[in-house]
Amino acid sequence: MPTLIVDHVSIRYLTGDFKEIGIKEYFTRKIKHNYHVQEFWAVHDVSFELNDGDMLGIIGSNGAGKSTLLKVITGIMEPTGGAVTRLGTVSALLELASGFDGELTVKENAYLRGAMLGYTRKFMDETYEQILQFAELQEFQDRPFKHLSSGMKSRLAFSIASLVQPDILILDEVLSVGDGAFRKKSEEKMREIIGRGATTILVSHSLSQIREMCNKILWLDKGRQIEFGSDVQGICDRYQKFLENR
Ligand SMILES: Nc1ncnc2c1ncn2[C@@H]1O[C@H](COP(=O)(O)OP(=O)(O)OP(=O)(O)O)[C@@H](O)[C@H]1O
Repeated sequence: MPTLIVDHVSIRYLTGDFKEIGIKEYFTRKIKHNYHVQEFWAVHDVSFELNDGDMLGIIGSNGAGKSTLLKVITGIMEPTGGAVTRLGTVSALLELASGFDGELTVKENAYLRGAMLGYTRKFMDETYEQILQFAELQEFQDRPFKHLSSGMKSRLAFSIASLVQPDILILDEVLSVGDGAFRKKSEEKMREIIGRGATTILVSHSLSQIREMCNKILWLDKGRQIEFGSDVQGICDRYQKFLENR
């Protein structure tokens, strides 16, 4: 069954004068023909479909549009064109510290993030110990979030995102942050999630990780879809060649 349908999605960013100039300045500049807005298409016409149990790897050079596409898939941003259909709950781990409050404790942040993902207090009461244990942060639960190292923050974020049992789990470069042992553990966790029938999307610059874990690949370059399909090794080989010839 499909869990995610990305249908001819395009995403435009507007840059330039339109931000924070105030209405008076806007009209003054408009009258003087001095009002400049540039548009930039970060993603052009991307289409693909994922089913239960799929693990998609998104690859592409810096600025290819990977994170932008994830924001639209997650629902943080609306696409400028096309549509995204999500058939299930989505849990995303995009920017590491986003959604956390540095002044609150680890425990308070776990509950806050759970609430943001739409889970009840009862569900969080039942899941919290597991989250803490998986993140190996038992001794830190009453410490402010800002006192954690970046690896610890990423462990907490991954634990919450993965243990709340989403239908679609979205991870942006998170596995590269933890240390070797945690990376291994989180890869195992992701396999377990996929085994349960969830759909996972992973953005990574580590081709070996993508080759090993994913059954589908989307290759983006300058916002365009170069390839999408289940020939994981073939697409990775062609992408590697593309990187070598640049
Ligand atoms: N808020 C924004 N306003 C304007 N342009 C943006 C904004 N965010 C991203 N961009 C531009 O959109 C393009 C795609 O950015 P994005 O972060 O999606 O790429 P990426 O593939 O995730 O890159 P990386 O691998 O470097 O993380 C880039 O050219 C970037 O400069």
